[in-house]
Amino acid sequence: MSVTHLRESVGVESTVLTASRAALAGLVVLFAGLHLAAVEVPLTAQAAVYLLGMVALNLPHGGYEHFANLRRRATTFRGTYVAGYLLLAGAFVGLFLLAPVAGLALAIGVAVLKGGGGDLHVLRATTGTSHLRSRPQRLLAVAARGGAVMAVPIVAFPNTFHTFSALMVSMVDPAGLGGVSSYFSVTRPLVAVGYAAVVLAHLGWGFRNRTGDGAWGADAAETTLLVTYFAVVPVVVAVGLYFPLWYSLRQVSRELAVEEPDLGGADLLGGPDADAGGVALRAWGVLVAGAMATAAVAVAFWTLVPSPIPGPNLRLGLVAFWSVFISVVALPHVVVGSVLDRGRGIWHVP
Ligand SMILES: CC1=C(/C=C/C(C)=C/C=C/C(C)=C/C=C/C=C(C)/C=C/C=C(C)/C=C/C2=C(C)CCCC2(C)C)C(C)(C)CCC1
Repeated sequence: MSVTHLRESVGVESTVLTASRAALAGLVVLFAGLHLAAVEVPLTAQAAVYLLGMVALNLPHGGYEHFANLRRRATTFRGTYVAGYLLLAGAFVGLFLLAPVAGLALAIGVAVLKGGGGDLHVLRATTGTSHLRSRPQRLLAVAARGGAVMAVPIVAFPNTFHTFSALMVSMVDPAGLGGVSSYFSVTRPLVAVGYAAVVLAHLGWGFRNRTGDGAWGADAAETTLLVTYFAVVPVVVAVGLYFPLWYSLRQVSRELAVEEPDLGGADLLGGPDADAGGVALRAWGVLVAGAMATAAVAVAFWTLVPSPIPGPNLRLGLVAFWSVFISVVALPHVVVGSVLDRGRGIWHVP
């Protein structure tokens, strides 16, 4: 895979990449230190960090990704995109209401796909993917990098994972997870062995195909950092800060690294001839429209779910609500915004 239209300036995006790596490494050091000092961070404090990271920091970037994708697209394309988005989000909500355990499994899968799929495109645009030569190898990379987000915490923090999974399912069926929780003693070692095999296969296959341009080394170092991060940092904090500090920052880096394709549609911000005031007003309008659409989906979801804030603790309940809601809007984010959108896509790399 080669990137043909890289922008000439490569300074800023590598600084952003470095910032994302430093952020995760810093958190590993901090939480390893706390662990050694036998300091435990209460779950309610972890929940506050999660909500800050996912709502205040990550959500605006999620909205921005769609804006950047749709900014210069034809009007009919924009309409089809939003309709497809709402249809898929609606289907996810339907599944969650009818079969909450399957809905939880899908939410976990979406987090893996978003993290892994997003990361693969960042690699293509920045440090390179010369060592990933076939589709199965790239899929393995998605599973290794995205799998760290969920598979490692299942093994490292089983009780917290179980608690929040039960809370999420209980938004629809309070006893829902009970039917499958007896299998956890079997699934946990299976996940551990399966994920370890995926990581080793990804690193080993990439090593065999390495070309000496540093792409494999960067990939291997980052994959190791991700696995360490999710093994050391408590899962609620880890997931809550991974999306803004790793996923979002690295997508910024990808975007800085690639040229914007000319898609022939009218620029939502008015194009190069628009004056600064006009651009600011249009940006404000787009922001308000996106925020209203997102809020409408959140309110609809809240109304449809029997118990949107499950359990006695507000913060933990909000974490459960937000995790399912954000997975609902992230499914079309991944499927409509990238897999189906061959023209540009939210993870565009030429
Ligand atoms: C709506 C709409 C819109 C918007 C969109 C957006 C704004 C997006 C965003 C997006 C995003 C921003 C995404 C994100 C994602 C994330 C995720 C997907 C995550 C997940 C997570 C999870 C699932 C977790 C969980 C858990 C468990 C399981 C256990 C432990 C604990 C915890 C919690 C960690 C538009 C305008 C287009 C239009 C149409 C409609």
